[in-house]
Amino acid sequence: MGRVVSGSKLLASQTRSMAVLSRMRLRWALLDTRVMGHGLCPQGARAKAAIPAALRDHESTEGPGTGQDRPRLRSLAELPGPGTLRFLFQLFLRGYVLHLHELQALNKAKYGPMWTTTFGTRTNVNLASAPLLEQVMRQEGKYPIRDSMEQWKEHRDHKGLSYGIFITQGQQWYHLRHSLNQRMLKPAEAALYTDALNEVISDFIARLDQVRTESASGDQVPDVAHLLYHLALEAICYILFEKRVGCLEPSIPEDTATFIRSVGLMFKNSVYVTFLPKWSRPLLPFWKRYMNNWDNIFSFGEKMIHQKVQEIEAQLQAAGPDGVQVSGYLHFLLTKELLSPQETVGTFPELILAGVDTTSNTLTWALYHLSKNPEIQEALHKEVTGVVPFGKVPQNKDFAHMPLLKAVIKETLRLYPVVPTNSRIITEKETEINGFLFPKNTQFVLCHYVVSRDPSVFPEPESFQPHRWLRKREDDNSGIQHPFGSVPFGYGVRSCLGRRIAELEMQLLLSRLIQKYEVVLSPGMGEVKSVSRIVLVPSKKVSLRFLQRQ
Ligand code: HEM
Repeated sequence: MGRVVSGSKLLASQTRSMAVLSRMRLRWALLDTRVMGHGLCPQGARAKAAIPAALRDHESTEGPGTGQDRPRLRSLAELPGPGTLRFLFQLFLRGYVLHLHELQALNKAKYGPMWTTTFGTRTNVNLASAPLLEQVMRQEGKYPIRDSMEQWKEHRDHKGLSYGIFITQGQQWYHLRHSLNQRMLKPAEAALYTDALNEVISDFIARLDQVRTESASGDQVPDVAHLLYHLALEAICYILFEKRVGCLEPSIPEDTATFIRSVGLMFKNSVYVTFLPKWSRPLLPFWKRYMNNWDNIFSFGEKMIHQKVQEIEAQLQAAGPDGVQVSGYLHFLLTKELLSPQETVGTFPELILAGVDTTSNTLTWALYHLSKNPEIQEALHKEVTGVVPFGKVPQNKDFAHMPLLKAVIKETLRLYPVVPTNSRIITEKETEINGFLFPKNTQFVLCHYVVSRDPSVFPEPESFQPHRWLRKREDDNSGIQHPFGSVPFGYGVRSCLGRRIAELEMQLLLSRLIQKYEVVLSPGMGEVKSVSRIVLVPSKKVSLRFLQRQ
């Protein structure tokens, strides 16, 4: 690995297969056409209806003014915030470069919920309250822009790769997203991957048992996040490519191991390449490492796509059009010609990437907090085994009867939004927020970490309280928070594509583990803090004991 393989042979082969397949009637073994859907998720409409009256009042105090005697709108220049030098000092000398989420809290305490940060020629507007997030998100247009993601683009430009879903913008993004939404976005579509996920989870539990038995105490897993990372990679590859990649084998295949290492290193180095000036690239090791690790990530993706194309061709040759069994996501997109070969190569490595750190870290935090809160874990065990007794494998329909399980996941994501800082750039028009008028192309930084720990929305925000998400009775609104208080999957048409898959995977895994084990902290574990490595990760290895219940 190390160099992205030439895509021309692969692309030619894919184009050939797609042309043949487009003329065929195909059997969709796994995915039922009844659940196929189009369009983008209109979450906003639902969210608005859920705002409790009290919060609507609060919202209007921070909302744009109306009426004739409306006060003068203020400008960007009137917002407070640290200048470039102070920001650099905070990042590099005070060490916040790996703790940007904590810097949000510090700046909010100093400047209030809206402040600027200046970096070179660019001034960003930071928003750190739920009503402010709501105002900006509700003004976004048809093609929301998250961030220019310059360093990701530089890699793709350098290697002649097309932009994937994360970095395309405008109509090109819309086309990609419209295609990718199919067989992914809706809960009913995600549910079709239940069997595939359960198969991977069974292997994960076997692997976990192996790791436990090899430990000195016979029940300890010294690095839970690492093991869950392997689960998440195996699961997303199986869903995307219908291919097992050996992550849960005792000895992981070399290319899979390289991919795993490369994702970690790419993220780690990307923090530095984002903030260090371009002239430092030949002098410092970060840029080279960053680029090489991206190459490895793409090599892995290209290899998987190539194998899928070969598989389709072999089926065609052996049994003709009726012999092709189409079931998975990539298979569907290729045979329906929803994506061009170049788009597939540009997008799929990003999809694998999106599906790994996210779910694995969330699951790690959930298990860590369940271990620290045995009474919550016991209640969850009771809930899970009340619906799915030991020995039975949970199915998607079971989760309708597991409100606490869902609340545990929500509360985990509130405390640790995997993407602690997101952004939006509104290009179409000026944006009015809280009495300020911002010019087109202003970058708004959405400070999710500090917003979802706001005590005015979540009392005792630092403590793990899944019950805050539960309603005690039908007419009880206490489990409903401000709709933008915790939005870990983002918002609107550009929100997380894999949300339903992620939720299903986390529900299936947590319910299986809690059904079978009592999870406790390993001796000397102590407090685990979070580090912002673009995604939010534990600052140290999380070691837990899995005590078999039956
Ligand atoms: C706990 C799990 C996950 C969390 C918390 C999460 C969170 C997010 C967030 C915050 C965004 C940005 C949304 C916005 O800008 O409004 C995002 C985007 C995205 N996520 Fe996830 N994600 C998770 C799992 C997954 C999985 C399993 C996939 C697998 C396919 C995935 C695929 C994507 C993609 C493709 C985008 C970009 C969408 C676009 O730009 O149109 N995510 N995710």
